[in-house]
Amino acid sequence: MSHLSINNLSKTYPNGVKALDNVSIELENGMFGLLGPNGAGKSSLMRTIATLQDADTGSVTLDDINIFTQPEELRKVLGYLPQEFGVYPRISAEQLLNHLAILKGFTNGKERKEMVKYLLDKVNLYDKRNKSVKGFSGGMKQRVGIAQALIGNPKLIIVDEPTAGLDPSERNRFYNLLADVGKEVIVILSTHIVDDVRELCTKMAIMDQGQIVYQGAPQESLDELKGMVYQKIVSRDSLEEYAVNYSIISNKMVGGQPVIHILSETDPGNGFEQVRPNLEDVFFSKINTANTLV
Ligand SMILES: Nc1ncnc2c1ncn2[C@@H]1O[C@H](COP(=O)(O)OP(=O)(O)OP(=O)(O)O)[C@@H](O)[C@H]1O
Repeated sequence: MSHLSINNLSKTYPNGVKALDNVSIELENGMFGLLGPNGAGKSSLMRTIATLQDADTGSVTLDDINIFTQPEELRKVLGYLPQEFGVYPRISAEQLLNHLAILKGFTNGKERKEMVKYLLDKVNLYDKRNKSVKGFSGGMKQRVGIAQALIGNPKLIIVDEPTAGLDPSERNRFYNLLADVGKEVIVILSTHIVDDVRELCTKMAIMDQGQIVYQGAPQESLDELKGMVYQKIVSRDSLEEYAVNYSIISNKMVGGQPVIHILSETDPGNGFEQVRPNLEDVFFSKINTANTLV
């Protein structure tokens, strides 16, 4: 069992944006979801843990590795699938993984070949191993991304917004792959897609404006909102009025009409019906969306 400890990380960019504001998280093996809206600071946090950028203050340890003073040690046990996996070359999946394995220090040709074969098989691309990665679908590219993140048996795997742009069946396939991987190592899944976390994660944190605004199990967060979420179909014209009078946590169009969810400790009446909270309710109730919902 590995243990990742993130302690009081802060980072302000030269332009004055405070991307990390005293972030602390404790993690063990399994899938951990880091949920937050665009610009919350997720990528900054992921890049910091991946030793690609510095923090101003704070520390991160993986077991006995201090990642700021021993970045090389961390990199040996890290698998990273960045938000932009970069340019996909016109070489085959097998050649690409082979090349990346060389860069990661696998100098023994026979061993490397076997590992690449194992990885291609694991992500279900063995049959396509000779095809150019450039021509792959989004889902297949992400599976190549996971294969490269698995090179060398990492203890910690970071995947940054991996399901953006995948169609539903590709996304499902990717979920299955990640769930399988996540059993034995620490996986941090950074995403703004609530479904990703609901489907995969036993623990999660919600990040907003550089801060961790919630940390715990998805189910616990749902229990906290029990009996407090009410729903109503409203007209588009009346949305602003509802925003003034109620604490709206989400506003979705269903069949062309706005369906709002509000947070209320007592029955608000006025045609609202109580609903079972979902993870989206949790997400929107924790983040600062006052101006974006209406
Ligand atoms: N190198 C940088 N220099 C200055 N500001 C930056 C830099 N990188 C990110 N930011 C800013 O820091 C904040 C956090 O960005 P970050 O990319 O970490 O968020 P995010 O949650 O990953 O969002 P997204 O999902 O859009 O990538 C944003 O306001 C962003 O504009």
